[in-house]
Amino acid sequence: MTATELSIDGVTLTAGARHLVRDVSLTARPGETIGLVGPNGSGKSSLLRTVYRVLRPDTGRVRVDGGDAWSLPVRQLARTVAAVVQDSAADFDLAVREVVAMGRTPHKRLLSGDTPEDTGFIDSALLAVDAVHLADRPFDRLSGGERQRVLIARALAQRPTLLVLDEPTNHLDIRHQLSVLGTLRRLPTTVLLALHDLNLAAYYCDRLYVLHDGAVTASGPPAEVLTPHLLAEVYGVAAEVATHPCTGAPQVTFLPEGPRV
Ligand SMILES: Nc1ncnc2c1ncn2[C@@H]1O[C@H](COP(=O)(O)OP(=O)(O)OP(=O)(O)O)[C@@H](O)[C@H]1O
Repeated sequence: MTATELSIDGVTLTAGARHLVRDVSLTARPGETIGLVGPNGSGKSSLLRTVYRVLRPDTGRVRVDGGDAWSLPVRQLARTVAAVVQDSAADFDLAVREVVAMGRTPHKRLLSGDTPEDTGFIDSALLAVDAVHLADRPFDRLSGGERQRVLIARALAQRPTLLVLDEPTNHLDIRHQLSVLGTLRRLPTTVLLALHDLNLAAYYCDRLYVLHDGAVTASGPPAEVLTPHLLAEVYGVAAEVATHPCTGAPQVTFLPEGPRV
């Protein structure tokens, strides 16, 4: 598995008269983990959709390894990019292992069975998200967090060179948030993910892009981006930012308004 270079150049996306994404440029070098952060409605999911080819940009380009993502044959795109989307329709009448095996589809010929290599990738994806014990369970009877882990396993089994994830830690308990983000971080794959938790983003991402009202307001290494000034401007909250003595990562402490009653 190699890693893809992603380049988003001047992407604008509108829905009617509404601008969802405004002239956004972003690069992810091969193997980087890039975090997209920003308030609700700031355009994170919309921007990710232009990468995994659900929303076509009105202007600008999305390039993977130099080629226009929107011109790639579907099968080639599916071998390159895997996506884990928010609250995806999850009514598969399948066992967990079959859902994860769907990740191998772009690599197979029509109706061909699983090769030993496919089986190995499926097993290691299940292991990576702590879902081996769920393999034979019906997917539609899992809890929200279990489903989310299985959908991440499906994306891992796809062995993409670019992994795009929209809030992958949604529904996960803290142990699984840490282990999933640790797994993503260790992959040789390029990873672009939207996250709300700024402390997790600071720890696990090489660089962050902050979206506000559809546009990038700051980008760079977490320690440069996550400042009290930026957090006040973008989120409208007071915060202190320190360097954590154990992890060395920036640690944000929010200062709620008014007295605690
Ligand atoms: N198809 C659409 N038509 C019109 N407006 C849309 C459409 N999709 C999204 N929006 C609006 O675009 C804005 C950006 O939405 P988006 O889902 O990209 O934000 P987000 O940063 O991912 O938000 P959240 O953190 O809440 O998930 C929001 O105001 C949303 O209501």
